[in-house]
Amino acid sequence: MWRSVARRSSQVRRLLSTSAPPAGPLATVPAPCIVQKRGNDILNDPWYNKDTAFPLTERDRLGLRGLLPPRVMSFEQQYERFINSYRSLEKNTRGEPDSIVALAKWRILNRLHDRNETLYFRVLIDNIKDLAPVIYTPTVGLVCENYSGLFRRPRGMYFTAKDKGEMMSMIYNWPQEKVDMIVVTDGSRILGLGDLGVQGIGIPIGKLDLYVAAAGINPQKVLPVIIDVGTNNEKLLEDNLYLGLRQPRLEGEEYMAVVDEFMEAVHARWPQAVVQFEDFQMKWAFETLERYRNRFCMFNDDVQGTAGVALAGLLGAVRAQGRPLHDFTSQKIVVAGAGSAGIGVLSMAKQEMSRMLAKTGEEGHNQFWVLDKNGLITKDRKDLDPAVANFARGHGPNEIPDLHEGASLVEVVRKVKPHVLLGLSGVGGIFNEEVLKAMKESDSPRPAIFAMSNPTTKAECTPEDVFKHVGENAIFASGSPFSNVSLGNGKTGYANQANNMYLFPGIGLGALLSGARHISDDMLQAGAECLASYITDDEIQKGILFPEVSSIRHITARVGAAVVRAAVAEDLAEGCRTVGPKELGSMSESQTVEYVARNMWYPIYSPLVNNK
Ligand SMILES: NC(=O)C1=CN([C@@H]2O[C@H](COP(=O)(O)OP(=O)(O)OC[C@H]3O[C@@H](n4cnc5c(N)ncnc54)[C@H](O)[C@@H]3O)[C@@H](O)[C@H]2O)C=CC1
Ligand SMILES: CC(=O)C(=O)O
Ligand SMILES: [Mg+2]
Repeated sequence: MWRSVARRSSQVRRLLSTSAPPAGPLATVPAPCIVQKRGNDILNDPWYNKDTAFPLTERDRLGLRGLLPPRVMSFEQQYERFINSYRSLEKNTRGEPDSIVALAKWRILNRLHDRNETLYFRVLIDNIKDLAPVIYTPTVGLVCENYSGLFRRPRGMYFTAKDKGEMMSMIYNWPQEKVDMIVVTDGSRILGLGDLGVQGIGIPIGKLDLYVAAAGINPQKVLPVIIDVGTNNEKLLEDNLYLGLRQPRLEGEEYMAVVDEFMEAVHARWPQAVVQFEDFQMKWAFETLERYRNRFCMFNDDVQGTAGVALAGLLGAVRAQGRPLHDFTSQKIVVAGAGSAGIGVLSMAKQEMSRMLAKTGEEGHNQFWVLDKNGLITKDRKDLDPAVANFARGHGPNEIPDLHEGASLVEVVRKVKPHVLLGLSGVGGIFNEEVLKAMKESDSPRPAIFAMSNPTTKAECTPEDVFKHVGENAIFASGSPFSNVSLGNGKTGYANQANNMYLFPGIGLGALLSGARHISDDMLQAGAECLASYITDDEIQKGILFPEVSSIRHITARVGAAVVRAAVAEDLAEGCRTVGPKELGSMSESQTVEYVARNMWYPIYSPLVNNK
């Protein structure tokens, strides 16, 4: 399936430079928007509110005369005013502790989000590289940890264990007629921060902000959801301010019944909506994925989105060694973390190796060494989860002698000399000096270190440590953003961001615009393939594995198109709005990209017309 990444890279570049339209506004005069409200109700609705930018005619039409200062400002003036206050906040908080600065930035953005969505999303789209770390990882982690104290207004929907039997009617409390994209968590494994109960709602909110900014999903049609089945976090249960259910988490069938009811309710009201499962603890991540993936249009971002991004990075690491892609089948990969993300990555990488080997008829070996909190996982381990057992090391002739059950990370790295060391452990700093120095002896001329755990405090190592201890040839990627490292002599050590944000917006958008009945492995594979082919050979040689975050809207348009085409190829596409499956099937690659880009929402003020 990977055909020639080099050939596909040039195809994608051609699309970018010629036929593909920019992923932005296509019409200069926006269509009018019918609004049922008047006066203060409009000013208090962040979707319609334009603050001081209401023109005089609209102020008359909508009963706003006298409710605003007389000066009419343009959108550009409002934008500049906000950016100036954001920059002054940065200046005024210089030298303050990082967490104070991060929360101050989040607050000013959140206030704008609550007041004026159009301006908020334009600011976000134009400044995504600077602002993604505020609305997403790492700051979103801090926001979740402090959610109950920071709470001012609700956002999204809160379903709880106490709502059993009510969800089918509750779902109609959501004020918007149409919902396209839902991100849901049960708060049980928020980033690498553990069980945060109801406070985990910050994650669906952050992910959906990215859906709007990167995939152009209309913000009126997104729905962040928390399913609160209690928490096992003692600190939260004892906290007087805690806003969630003060009870231990439901388990077993009781738990499943709540999630089932939620899924049925969503499907009854919005059968076309795509549902993204996010930050569920491993057992529920796998169980819900198996249970729902053929019944609903859903996916698990931590298992499937992460796997695609990691696979794109792993293939980039092969290219960086100057090796043909087929050499992926002989790469030795050590993974620290056998949870939902680690096992997701291993499964997709194994599938990819099998596909490559099937083409040449060669026989493959287990190329993976997986560790969890108890060290190396072997077949001697008791009570292994079946998903993990697939990757346990055995005792055959291809095994490295002396690598015993529970061996430490440094021991494994020393003996295996892996091409890639990948962390999805949720434990900060475990790729310490000893481990990184052992990676210097890697069998790869470009040892790759992926410290993918979030937020920043949980990253397995920093890029500084990697370039210092492994050497300048190393390749580094992390889940949360780090700055590039100056290596002296004008050289740069690139700090790539290997985060599922490069894929999930395109997976959701592609599923939506194809009207896919469900999300298949081939659709996910196509998205990952598209991401991998985005980077040129020159970039790869420099150690750049992932595109700049600032180009995320372009990337998402292409990933989305790849997902649409895969859905069509598998006959899963039922079409979207006026575009039927036949029409989707007759589109060329560039026409599909155009179709996707054309359907991306872009924030501009629409003329408002009142019909009351
Ligand atoms: N960069 C990205 O796009 C993504 C990053 N992640 C991050 O990955 C981390 C793990 O997520 P999940 O797999 O869902 O969590 P999980 O809780 O399901 O799994 C964590 C795994 O790490 C293992 N572990 C703990 N301490 C360890 C140690 N010292 N050495 C080796 N393994 C150890 C645990 O035994 C467990 O197998 C989180 O920090 C999360 O933020 C998750 C999804 C996407
Ligand atoms: C990025 C992400 O999905 C996580 O850390 O869980
Ligand atoms: Mg996640």
